[in-house]
Amino acid sequence: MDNLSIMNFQVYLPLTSFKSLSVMAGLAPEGSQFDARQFDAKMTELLGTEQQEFFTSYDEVHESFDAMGLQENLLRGIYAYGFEKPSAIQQRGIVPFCKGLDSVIQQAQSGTGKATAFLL
Ligand SMILES: Nc1ncnc2c1ncn2[C@@H]1O[C@H](COP(=O)(O)OP(=O)(O)OP(=O)(O)O)[C@@H](O)[C@H]1O
Repeated sequence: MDNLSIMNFQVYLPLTSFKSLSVMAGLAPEGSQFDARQFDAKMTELLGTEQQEFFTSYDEVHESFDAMGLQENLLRGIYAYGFEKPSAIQQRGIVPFCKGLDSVIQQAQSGTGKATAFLL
C-alpha cells in the first residue's frame, strides 16, 4: 500500500468550525480548570469578525521541495539533511502551512513524514 492510498486528505477548517468546539465545551469534566463560558465568549468574539475565506480541500501537490517556494536557507537545510523528495503528505501539507491557513489537519500512517512537515 503506498502513502497515497492510506492518506486521509487534509481539511482546512474555517473559524466557524469552532462552533462545534463550543458545544464540546459543555463536556468539560467536573473539577476541570476549563471555563466553558470564557471559551464561548472568545469564540463569539472570533466569529464576529470577517472570517469568510476557507477551504474544505486543497488540491495543490508539490512534487519537489524546490517547487514549494521555500526560503533558500530552509531549502539548503532540507537537502543538507539528506531529504531529496517530499513524501506524499509533505507534497500536500507544507505549502498550506507556509501560506498561513487557519488550520491544517493531516492524517497518515506512522513514519510518512507528518512531524517533519510540521517542523518545516
Ligand atoms: N522527505 C523525506 N525524505 C527522507 N526522509 C524523510 C522525509 N521526511 C521524513 N523523513 C524521515 O522519515 C522518518 C519519519 O518521519 P516523521 O517522524 O516526520 O513521520 P511521522 O509521520 O510524523 O511519524 P509518526 O506518526 O510515527 O510520528 C524520520 O526519520 C524522518 O527524518
